[in-house]
Amino acid sequence: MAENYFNTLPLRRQLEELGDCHFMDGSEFARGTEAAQGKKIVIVGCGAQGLNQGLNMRDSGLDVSYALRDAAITEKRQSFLNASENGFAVGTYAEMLSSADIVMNLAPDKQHTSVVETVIPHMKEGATFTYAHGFNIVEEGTQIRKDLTVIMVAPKSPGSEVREEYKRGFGVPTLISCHVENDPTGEGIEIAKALCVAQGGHHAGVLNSSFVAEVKSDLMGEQTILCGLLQTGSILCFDKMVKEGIEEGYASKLIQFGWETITEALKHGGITNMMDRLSNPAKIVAYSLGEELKFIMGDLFYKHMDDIISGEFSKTMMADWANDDVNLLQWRRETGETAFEKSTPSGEISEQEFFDKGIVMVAMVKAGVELAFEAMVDSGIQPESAYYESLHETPLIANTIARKKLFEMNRIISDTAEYGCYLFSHAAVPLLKNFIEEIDTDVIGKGLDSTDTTVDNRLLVDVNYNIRNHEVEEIGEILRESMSNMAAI
Ligand SMILES: NC(=O)C1=CN([C@@H]2O[C@H](COP(=O)(O)OP(=O)(O)OC[C@H]3O[C@@H](n4cnc5c(N)ncnc54)[C@H](OP(=O)(O)O)[C@@H]3O)[C@@H](O)[C@H]2O)C=CC1
Ligand SMILES: CC[C@](O)(C(C)=O)C(=O)O
Ligand SMILES: [Mg+2]
Ligand SMILES: [Mg+2]
Repeated sequence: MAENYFNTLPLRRQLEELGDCHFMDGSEFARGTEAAQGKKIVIVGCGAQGLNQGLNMRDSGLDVSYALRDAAITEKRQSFLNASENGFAVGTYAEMLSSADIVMNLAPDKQHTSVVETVIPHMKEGATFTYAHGFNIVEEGTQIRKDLTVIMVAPKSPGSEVREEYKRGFGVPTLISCHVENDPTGEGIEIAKALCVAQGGHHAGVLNSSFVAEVKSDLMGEQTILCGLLQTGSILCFDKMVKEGIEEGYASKLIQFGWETITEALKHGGITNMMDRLSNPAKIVAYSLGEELKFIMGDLFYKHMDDIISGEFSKTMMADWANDDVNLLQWRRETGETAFEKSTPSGEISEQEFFDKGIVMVAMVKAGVELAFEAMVDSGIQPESAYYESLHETPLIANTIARKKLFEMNRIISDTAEYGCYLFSHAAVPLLKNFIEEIDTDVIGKGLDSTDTTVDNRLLVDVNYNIRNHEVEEIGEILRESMSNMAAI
């Protein structure tokens, strides 16, 4: 097996690549989709990203078709049905790839070595090969034929939202890059920009970054705040409520739809707005719980970041790939057996009630976003990238839990995200055991006693100051402003 690419770089290059991130100006997309117009684009894989990216690009006027494995076509697998029922031309590698100008690799990361081995030999000289996540290049050290341009167009969102946002005339923030080792014509970034425009990403904010920065930040976000902590919090908060005698259907609903409702407030006004949705006494309690959670979980977040940077995480996950996914499959089964997954939501909960009765959930989101952001920035990842991988994407993942609990989240996210999510939550659940035992139903399930709403003014001023002056809030204000500007255009 090839060596981990990041680990082969000298320290100076590692730091340069980790910090390589430029938030692009709208004027940089003046050429629109021009660099991809008239080119034959063939997508390999028609799953979560493959189908939705293809639909967007076709609606933007590009020539899109699919190349699937022979068995997927003969057995009429879901990938074949996704592509053919949506009216796309579908064929085998032999039929589709030799005439392709751009081949988009949208198969799961675990399969990328096999995709590279089977797809690349069919590709014509000078064509372009794309990724939506750079694991194969950065962690597996795969080297691609030097005549091929290798680029990345990585939506910072689940595939379902990539399509929904495009249909609204918008898009999702996207990271683009041209791999430094594969840019024979110097045109790579122009093609990446064109594909990003065709998917609507330029409306939402685009980072021109590196394969290294994408991989290290994407893995960190998905393992910790985006998926790992939402899974941990769902299991712990549900069990706590039921243990304290709260009706199971109510507890189920508070969790399943609570993350979505709470994090919707993040989308509009960051952590500040989410905390402002609480009463003053509840905000002070949530702030204090958040600080406690940051103290308890800080080392775990930094361990995940360190293991991602060193390559330890990818080594462990690839060992599981080589072992027939034994850990992944067991963790998936165990998740399906949790009381929360098996519960049925019932009853009515108003929008405000999700905040008032879910104070510890608000504290978990705040702690998780801030810790993930801090760990990424401390490791050399730029704040813009850290913001997308922590605060911005949390509501998009919360939407998936609202649809069908943890099953849906783990189904929609990529294979690397699912593995990392279980890894984090298996460490975080026991770590938070005492914390959860010590809290009461006033912060999860029942809400604070609202007869006394007195607060200490000085304390409230300090809490508000600390919330508003965290770096994730500062960069968030700038990025959200530019997203609404782009939407207006
Ligand atoms: N899931 C997400 O929301 C996000 C994913 N990404 C990235 O996008 C890429 C695609 O991920 P995702 O959409 O989750 O993937 P999926 O698991 O949804 O992809 C499944 C598709 O890949 C095909 N496939 C599986 N194995 C192979 C193989 N060996 N060779 C060729 N095709 C194969 C399947 O076809 P078949 O029917 O033949 O099995 C199917 O069409 C990944 O790099 C991921 O990191 C980036 C951002 C978000
Ligand atoms: C959060 C998980 C993700 O990175 C994503 C949807 O962006 C993935 O790999 O699925
Ligand atoms: Mg991601
Ligand atoms: Mg990912």
